[in-house]
This record gives sequence, structure tokens and C-alpha cells, in this order.
Amino acid sequence: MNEKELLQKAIEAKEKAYVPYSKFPVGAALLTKSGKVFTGCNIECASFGGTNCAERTALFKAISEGEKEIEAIAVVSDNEDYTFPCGICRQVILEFGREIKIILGNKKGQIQVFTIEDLLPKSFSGVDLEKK
Ligand SMILES: O=c1ccn([C@H]2C[C@H](O)[C@@H](CO)O2)c(=O)[nH]1
Ligand SMILES: [Zn+2]
Repeated sequence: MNEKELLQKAIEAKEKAYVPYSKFPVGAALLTKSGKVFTGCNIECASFGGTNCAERTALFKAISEGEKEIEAIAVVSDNEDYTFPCGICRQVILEFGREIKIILGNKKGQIQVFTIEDLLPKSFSGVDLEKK
């Protein structure tokens, strides 16, 4: 599965977004190191804090199925420009590896790739909990 194919899975997942409040659908597609794909969409809630982003939906699906070795997560919205993961998602993705690739696609079909550490430098992580 290459970057373009993973982005196409994210575009398809975006169709499932439940976004009655923001009307801002987002799709994500996660690739495990073993080659499995888990997709996700954002799911909103009238109590807004209950909203779950597309990236975390895909990630939680993978983790809850026992897949913790993550290669990449592709993200798309309906915006012309790239949609970057929010801060909460960056922190949760980083939990499972600093080298996880974040693949972003825009409406022109262009692609940008970062590692999650590029997007969340100087972060707090489990390593800090071992220091006192
Ligand atoms: O990377 C992002 C950015 C935003 N959202 C969702 C959260 C909310 O449902 C809507 C507007 O913030 O978009 C995501 O799913 N992923
Ligand atoms: Zn998020």
C-alpha cells in the first residue's frame, strides 16, 4: 500500500464522518507495519468535548484489535489545503511511536509527509514518567 492508496482509503472513510455541528468531515487511514489498514472518521457529539477525531478513531480501532506497530496515518478533509492533526491526536499518535509517518493530501492531489515527531517536537511522553 503506497501513500496515494492510503490517502484514497482516507477519502473513502471521510464519507462516513458524523459531523452535524461542524460540517467538517475528516477521514483517516492507518497502515500497520504488517500491512493492515484501519480507517476512521470524525464523530461529533452535542456535548462537543465528546467528539472524536478521524485520526484517533482509526488509531483506537487498530489498538483495540491488537495492532500496535504503526507505519503511517493518512489524513484528508474537504479543504483545499492540507489538514494537520490536532494537538490531542498528535499526542495520542506519539504514544505509539515517534517515527510514525503522517501523510497529508490536499485537493490538488499533492502529498506531504512528516513524522509525528516533526509535528510534536520536545514532547512529553512515557519516558518522562520514569524520571524523577
Ligand atoms: O485533523 C483533524 C482536525 C479536525 N478534526 C475534526 C474534529 C471536529 O469533528 C471537526 C472540526 O474541528 O474536525 C479531525 O477529525 N481531524
Ligand atoms: Zn484530533
